[in-house]
Amino acid sequence: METIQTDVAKKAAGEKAVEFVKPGMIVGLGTGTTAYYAIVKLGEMIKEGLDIKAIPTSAGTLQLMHQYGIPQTTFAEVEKIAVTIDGADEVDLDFHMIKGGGGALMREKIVAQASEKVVIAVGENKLVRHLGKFPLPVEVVQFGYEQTQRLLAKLGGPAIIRGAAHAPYITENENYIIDLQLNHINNPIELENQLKSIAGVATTGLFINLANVVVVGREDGSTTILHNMVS
Ligand SMILES: O=C[C@H](O)[C@H](O)[C@H](O)COP(=O)(O)O
Repeated sequence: METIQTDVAKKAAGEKAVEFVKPGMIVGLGTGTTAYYAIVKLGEMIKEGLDIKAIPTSAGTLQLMHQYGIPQTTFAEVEKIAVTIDGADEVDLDFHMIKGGGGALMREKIVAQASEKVVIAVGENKLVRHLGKFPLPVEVVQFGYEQTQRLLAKLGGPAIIRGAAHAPYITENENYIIDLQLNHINNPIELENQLKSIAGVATTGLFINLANVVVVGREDGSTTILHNMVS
């Protein structure tokens, strides 16, 4: 039976994840309803004297940083992020993930790739044996997106442009998103390589070998920390 994720599980995971943040760190801040709880908690810690700077993965997260008093830095000033805290839409047994349900996949991937440690906070319903039940977001450039959509549709499931057909959803990078309903991704690494070989694909919501730690929150407010031994 499918478990419905509530805010209790998200809050537990998000608040636990901030324990990986230490004084003086440069922190990457993800996007979404679980990352929100981490941001609020970091705001409290900053009020109590924690000294960090953060790089946001979306305009929404930047706005929350302003709201909760978290100082911002940028890639113009720093090359490495010590720890990034983010959510995910699905996490498999190898710690590969689907992200981008909220449309922030491009910036989240750039930030994750620049991070020494990526801590993913999720409710337990996000843990899956195989990725793909959650539609895989693929960010595509606007030029020729209809052709990119045709190529994506050949990968085994419906490829649906996000938003209305006559007014697609536009990402913060001025691209479109095509959601791929694959249901069961057998080989995420192979799929990522196939997707990246399509010229119109700007980035994909497949995050391969990027999560170092997964903090799982549960309905009773408890958490479990899983460490990726391969990364
Ligand atoms: O683009 C959005 C991000 O990848 C989110 O981290 C992901 O969709 C999970 O979001 P939430 O924590 O709201 O379920």
